[in-house]
Amino acid sequence: MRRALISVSDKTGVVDFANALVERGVEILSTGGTARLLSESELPVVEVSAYTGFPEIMDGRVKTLHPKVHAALLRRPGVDDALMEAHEIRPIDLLVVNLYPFEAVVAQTDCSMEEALANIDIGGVAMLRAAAKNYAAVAAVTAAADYPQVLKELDEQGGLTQVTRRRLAASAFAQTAHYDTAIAQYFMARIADDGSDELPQTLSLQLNRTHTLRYGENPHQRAAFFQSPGVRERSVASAAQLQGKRLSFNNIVDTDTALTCAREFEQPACVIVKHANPCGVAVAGSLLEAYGQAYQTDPTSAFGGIIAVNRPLDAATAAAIVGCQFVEVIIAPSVLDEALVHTAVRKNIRVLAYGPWNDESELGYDFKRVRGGFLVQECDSVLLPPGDGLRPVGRRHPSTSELEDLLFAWKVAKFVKSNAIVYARDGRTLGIGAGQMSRIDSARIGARKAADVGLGLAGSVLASDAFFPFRDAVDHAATAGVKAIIQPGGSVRDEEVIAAADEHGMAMVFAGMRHFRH
Ligand SMILES: NC(=O)c1ncn([C@@H]2O[C@H](COP(=O)(O)O)[C@@H](O)[C@H]2O)c1NC=O
Repeated sequence: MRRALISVSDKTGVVDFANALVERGVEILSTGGTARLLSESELPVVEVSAYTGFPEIMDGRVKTLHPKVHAALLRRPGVDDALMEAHEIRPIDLLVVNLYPFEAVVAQTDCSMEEALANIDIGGVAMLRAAAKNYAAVAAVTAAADYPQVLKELDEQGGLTQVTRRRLAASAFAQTAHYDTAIAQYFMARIADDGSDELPQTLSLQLNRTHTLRYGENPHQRAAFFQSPGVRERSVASAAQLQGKRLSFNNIVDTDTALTCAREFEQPACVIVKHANPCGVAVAGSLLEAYGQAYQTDPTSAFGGIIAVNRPLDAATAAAIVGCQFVEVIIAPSVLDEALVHTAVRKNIRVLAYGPWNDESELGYDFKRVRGGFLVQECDSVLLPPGDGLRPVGRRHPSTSELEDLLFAWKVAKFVKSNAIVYARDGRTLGIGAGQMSRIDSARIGARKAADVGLGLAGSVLASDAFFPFRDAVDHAATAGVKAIIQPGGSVRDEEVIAAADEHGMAMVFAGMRHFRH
């Protein structure tokens, strides 16, 4: 091994490694910052610009992008020797590169597009690809963890084995692929934000396995949590776990639903989720009150549930939760120390703090796997169509308090699996019918659940995630005491359905959009 080109952004361990190479008679070529560091450590270094005869320009945008570098990496021994000689190209046998930290930079909340662009490495990626393509002649090292192995093989065999070179090449290509995918994903998220009409022609997803889970939905399914790098949005993935067992697959799914639903409300809110459906939701003057009312909707289902709140978890609320029910997860923007005293009594409860909310959104797509591919859609991130708001369609218009309850119920219905029917009054759910194959069944189940816990439906409102195909659910709701209904509208039987509401003296509003959740 005669010559190494070292150009690293993360300079951990590079001085010792370069020193060891020099001791073994290797000449070092290096770029600006790396060369400076090595020189300061009194190592002999040839600056790449001295070798190419071309200065580093444009604040480092162009430093190694030169034929004398790339030909040195791409040379074919025995084929290009004369040409190398003619152009004074000196062979490079070892390339040591790690790239500008694009992912870490864009993960910062205040990262501008300008900063993101400045951190897209071009020269390093080009060199890695060249060296990895020419792995038989050039070893491409991208990780400090590989430095010892390189030195060991140099000592024991005078060079790197083909097996090691191939492994290093595979790793270099994996890194450049990962790097470019992260960049593509960053741009894709911005295209989605720009409201482009079409989804992209290709979608490259870069996901990193961050947690191996004990199992998936069931114990016989292996599973892991793969997270999108560089994501700034607050989520169960970014939340800090303050106590309790590790989150399970189902915990993560349910916590995501609970947290996203809780974030819909301005007032202090509590959402209890069980098996992917809210089973109790309330807003109130305090979290304690909101929790109490959410819990009362369906104490049976709340057992073993996931609780999300949108205010710092205080001691009184924590004590109430721990005293009332078995809970798997509690997630809050933050958790007061006094609250942790109460949750600590049940060591297994997973307590998470998601931090100050931000409106950053990840790649705004939702994925569902089917055999043969993925269905991709935009996330259902709106509540009502822009502008036109709720449209009263019956003879009676809702009162102000009914309107408030209708909006509350509508927000909840968005998170209930279809067919979703939500009964609510005074900022709290009274009964929720979820996931039935017919809307009337969901309406019956929601009403029955309210009755089971003694919550009367007189004067309540009802939200339906999609239109009523028949008037039956409206008739059923009227019998139960419902006074106002919110639904998207759009059924061929809308007239019949509106007439039913009018007959019962109910107010009915059309939301103008539906919120199926499958
Ligand atoms: N522009 C170039 O020609 C170029 N060549 C190498 N780099 C990168 O520059 C970094 C090292 O820079 P320095 O040695 O100046 O600290 C490495 O991450 C390397 O991948 C470049 N920077 C960006 O593309």
